[in-house]
Amino acid sequence: MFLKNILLNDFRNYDKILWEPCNGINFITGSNAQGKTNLLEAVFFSGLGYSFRKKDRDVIRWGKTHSSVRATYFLKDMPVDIVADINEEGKKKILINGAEDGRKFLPGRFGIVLFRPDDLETIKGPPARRREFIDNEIGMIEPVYRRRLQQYRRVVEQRNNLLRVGGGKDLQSLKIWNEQFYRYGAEVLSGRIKLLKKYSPLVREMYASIAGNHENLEIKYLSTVKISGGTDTEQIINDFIFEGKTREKEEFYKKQTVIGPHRDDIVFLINKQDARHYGSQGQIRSIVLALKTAQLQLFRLETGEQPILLLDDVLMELDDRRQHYLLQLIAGKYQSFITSTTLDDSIKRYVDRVYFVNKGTVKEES
Ligand SMILES: Nc1ncnc2c1ncn2[C@@H]1O[C@H](COP(=O)(O)OP(=O)(O)OP(=O)(O)O)[C@@H](O)[C@H]1O
Repeated sequence: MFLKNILLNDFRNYDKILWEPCNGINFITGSNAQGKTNLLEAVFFSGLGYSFRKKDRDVIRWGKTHSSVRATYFLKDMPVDIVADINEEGKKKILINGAEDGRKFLPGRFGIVLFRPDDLETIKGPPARRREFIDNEIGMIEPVYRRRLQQYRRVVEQRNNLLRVGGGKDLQSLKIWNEQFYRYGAEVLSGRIKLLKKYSPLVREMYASIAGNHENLEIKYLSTVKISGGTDTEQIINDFIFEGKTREKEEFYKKQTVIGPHRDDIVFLINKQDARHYGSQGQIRSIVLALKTAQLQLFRLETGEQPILLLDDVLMELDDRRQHYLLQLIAGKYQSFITSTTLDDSIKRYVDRVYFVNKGTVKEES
């Protein structure tokens, strides 16, 4: 997949611009606060239908009532035209080849990998960050998984309401919700374990080539449900029910759902030590770099399409060796968009096109 062109209309600090990036490494440079990240955000928005910043409707140019992005992607050499429009109420309209369609059919489902400075938090931050990573960033290629996750979240919300209000006294209603809770929960759990099974070996391999073979990275899924084996959903449902029964009193006391994938975590172990607590800054950067490069590979293997890479302000944060590792890996393979205030000569040789961003305008280096 690659992005052929993109038209921004009242998007952040852009009035109206048409941009045709190349199908290679696009380097976007300029001073601070000129619109480099905004441009990446527009690419992300066209590919996935939402922003990677806080509120979607914040993308609307100040003083305007709506914002739109039109883009043409090529998927297996076939053009796909996208229109993603949002108004001040936050209402979105997505057109794919002229027909109104849902977000889930946007080209981003074939993989848009975003790497930002705060991705270090995936390792160091709270468990919710790691769950978000697996659900949103890896799970984006599995529509069924995403659907189950949404259903599961709705059930947990209902269940929590019942526990909060009635302290679990309304056993009849709880029983009805439990049926869906165990099924969707088991499907999400099984989905996550399957995703990690495919993804972890790629991450380990990437990490070894960044950090060296003397450092062994392991990814472990820590579930609040004791799983007796495998990814078989029916078996996980039984495990779930068993665990649910033993923790029933605790749930009534705490007035919330205490087990399930919404409470699980993932740990990264380097030579058996938890990187979150014992990893150096450099090791944590290497894990994140391994996560991102493995994501590119996973998407390519799973979807048969080349994913797109967005690197926002991170390249210069990496040391020389990691910079070159990454650039060598993506050069000639993945359409990439890299933002930075500076462009060193050592990096320039990998770059296919350089763009200067200045006050909401984009100009190609002549
Ligand atoms: N909704 C909006 N409407 C108009 N301008 C906006 C809007 N949101 C942000 N901006 C402006 O966009 C600019 C920031 O753009 P962006 O985040 O892309 O900067 P950048 O070039 O990536 O900078 P840095 O190098 O500091 O990361 C700021 O000048 C900000 O005031």
